[in-house]
Amino acid sequence: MPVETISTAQGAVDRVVLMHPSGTRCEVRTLGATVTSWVLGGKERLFVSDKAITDGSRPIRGGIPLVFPQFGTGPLMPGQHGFARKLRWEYTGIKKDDESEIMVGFDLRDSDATRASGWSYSFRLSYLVTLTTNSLGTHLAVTNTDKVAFPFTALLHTYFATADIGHVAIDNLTGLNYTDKLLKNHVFYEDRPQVSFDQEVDRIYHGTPETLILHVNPDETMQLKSFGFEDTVVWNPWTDKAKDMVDFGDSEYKSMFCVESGSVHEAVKLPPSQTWEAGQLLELV
Ligand SMILES: O=P(O)(O)OC[C@H]1O[C@@H](O)[C@H](O)[C@@H](O)[C@@H]1O
Repeated sequence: MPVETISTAQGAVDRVVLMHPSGTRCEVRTLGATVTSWVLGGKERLFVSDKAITDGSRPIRGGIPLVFPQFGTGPLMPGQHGFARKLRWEYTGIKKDDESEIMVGFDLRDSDATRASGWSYSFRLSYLVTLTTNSLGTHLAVTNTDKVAFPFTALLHTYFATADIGHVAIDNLTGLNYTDKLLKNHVFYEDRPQVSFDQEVDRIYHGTPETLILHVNPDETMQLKSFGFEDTVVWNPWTDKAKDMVDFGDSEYKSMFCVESGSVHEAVKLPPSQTWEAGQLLELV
């Protein structure tokens, strides 16, 4: 079978493993619908911390956690990055299985927990994860099942694995404005030809183009194509922040970086009965 499910002791689906005939593989935890592994060419492409906690007591540190309905600590609800990454999603099964791709789905609907969060609307999130020979696709649909319009921000918090952060460079952010979260949220202009990392970075690039090129390792380039998302967050905690995080090793900042497709700079306002869609496609080029 190209898709295997692994259950918790209580019988709930815990993990879904997609195996493509080409040998590529990915794994999704129902906790947060977090993609926690993507193996391509025999190599893990996503970073998950050795200290990641996966028992549901906190979001998983690594992979692709899904941020909804609040990016960061914003005005829409208390806490950081919303509730979607902390809740167990429903696995809705195999949506496609042919020679070219395997697709599985996950759903999250409003519940007592979400209504008590401070963001109390009725909603449905549908998330599709698609694996092909050389790509990983993640597609989010947000449906407003409430009687009133609701605001939200959303983001795919992708952690990429690298052998050396010193070699990482990102193309196609040049000429954009960005909010620097480390400099009191002031807005700056990116004039560097490539974005690289030699200190803590926490920035929201506004109005990013459809395709970003990530030089992950000297001999490995990843293309990140997104649709429906307005912004891209670039993050690396570097030394001091790494030490502050209980679920992250002190030196792990050297082997990861986050490039996060999202609509976060301005909240989306979704009218009742409407669906908003966005996604990304990661492809090794
Ligand atoms: O520790 P968390 O909640 O997973 O957040 C990690 C980082 O996520 C990034 O998206 C934010 O821009 C950072 O400010 C934040 O530190």
